[in-house]
Amino acid sequence: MTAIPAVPVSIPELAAPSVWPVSAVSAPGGDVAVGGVPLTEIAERYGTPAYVLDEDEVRSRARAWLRALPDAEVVYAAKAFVCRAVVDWMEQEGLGLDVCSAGELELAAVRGFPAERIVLHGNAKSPEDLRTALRLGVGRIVIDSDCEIARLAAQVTGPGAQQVMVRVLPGIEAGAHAKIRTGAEGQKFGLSIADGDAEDAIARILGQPRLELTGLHSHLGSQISSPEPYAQNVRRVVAFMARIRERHGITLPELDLGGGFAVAYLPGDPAPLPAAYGRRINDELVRSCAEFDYPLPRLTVEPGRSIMAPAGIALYRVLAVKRTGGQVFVAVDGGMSDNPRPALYGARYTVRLVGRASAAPMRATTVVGRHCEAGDVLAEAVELPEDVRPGDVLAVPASGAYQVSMASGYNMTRRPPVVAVSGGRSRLLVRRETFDDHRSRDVGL
Ligand SMILES: Cc1ncc(COP(=O)(O)O)c(C=O)c1O
Ligand SMILES: N[C@@H](CCCC[NH3+])C(=O)O
Repeated sequence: MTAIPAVPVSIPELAAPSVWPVSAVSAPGGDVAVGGVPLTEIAERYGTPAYVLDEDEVRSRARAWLRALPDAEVVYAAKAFVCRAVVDWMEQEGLGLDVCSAGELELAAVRGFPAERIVLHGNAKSPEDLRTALRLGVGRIVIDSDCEIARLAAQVTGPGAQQVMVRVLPGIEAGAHAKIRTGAEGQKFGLSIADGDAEDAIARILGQPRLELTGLHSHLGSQISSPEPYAQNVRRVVAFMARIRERHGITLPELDLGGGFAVAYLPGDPAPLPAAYGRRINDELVRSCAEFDYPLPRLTVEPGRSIMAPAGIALYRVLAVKRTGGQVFVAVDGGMSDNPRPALYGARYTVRLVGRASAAPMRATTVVGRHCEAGDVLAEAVELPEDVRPGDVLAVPASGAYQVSMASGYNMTRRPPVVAVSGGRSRLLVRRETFDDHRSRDVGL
């Protein structure tokens, strides 16, 4: 391990610290060290593409959420990225876990994660998802459609009732891209408050003795960069809870506001701190409950990206550089198979050369992947030195969420490893996929 001298931070992007983990410092020879480990050392040791995860950053972000809403339950959305170590970190920090498949559930179970702190989601839960949830005894199951109510109730065999919530659709537009707005009418998640579907489902659940309705759930969408939509959601859902009390004589004790809290992908991107979201949510909850004379429900929030994205860095090696059609293309050894977000949502990132100091002037560069798609672009118009060449290592910060977890085996490339860093040491959390992994699934003739 190379010792990291305390060099004053001189990375321009670090002026906006939220793009890089707090531990990121410039290191000798144009390198950046994270968690005390130079990124080029990781590229050498584990190969590229590779994903680096700063364990302390993950833990401190998880704690920031606990501090922001001390009376609430903070449930980490595993879909952002999960592996055995992450399950353990969340358990140790006192968070719950939001899962949406039997696979995520089994992973939590393997690590002995307390089942009562698990929330199961999904607009289309498979029989296996429900069976696994009931067998493991998950705390709450979030009902997303009418047809799962009777199906779930029929499978509950334990002495007590299964606790459930109903995912309601408040009709609020929020989120960075149309494909990730889930609070508005006309998309597949939740049951509409406005057209009465949510209330019908509630009535049906109340008629099922094997189900105990603990509250309402809603998730507005992703990368929501202001607390205001959450406040609006609190108002709508509390008003709806008051209506349910009036019509059905039940006071629901829980309110889950989902996740969606934004992070900075580019320096200067708006990304309120958990404390800012927490304060606004709390204030509005107190105000709305007072207005409806409703007892304060116990809150749950489900941050995923906010905890994981800023703790991750993607490392690539440059394979080719070319200038054509008036553009400079730098092609790397990963791409849309490890990060589909630019292709899916037009997501933007910063890219930095690491491991080599360059005095060359900067120029606008398009960083592309190696896949057989013109849309396989990782970052458009990023500033990189003119002398970037094959063999160089490029680092992409803010890569901890929805990249490895959405990675594919497109073009039979191998999904990248995930390497944790902390206290000057690195360790492999998830190994690189192998060609044997591909071959072993190919069992036909
Ligand atoms: C129900 C639910 N909760 C929480 C999350 C986590 O969202 P984010 O990672 O944006 O915080 C998601 C994903 O968008 C979700 O669908
Ligand atoms: N996967 C998306 C957001 C959807 C999250 C799950 N509901 C992203 O990368 O931003």
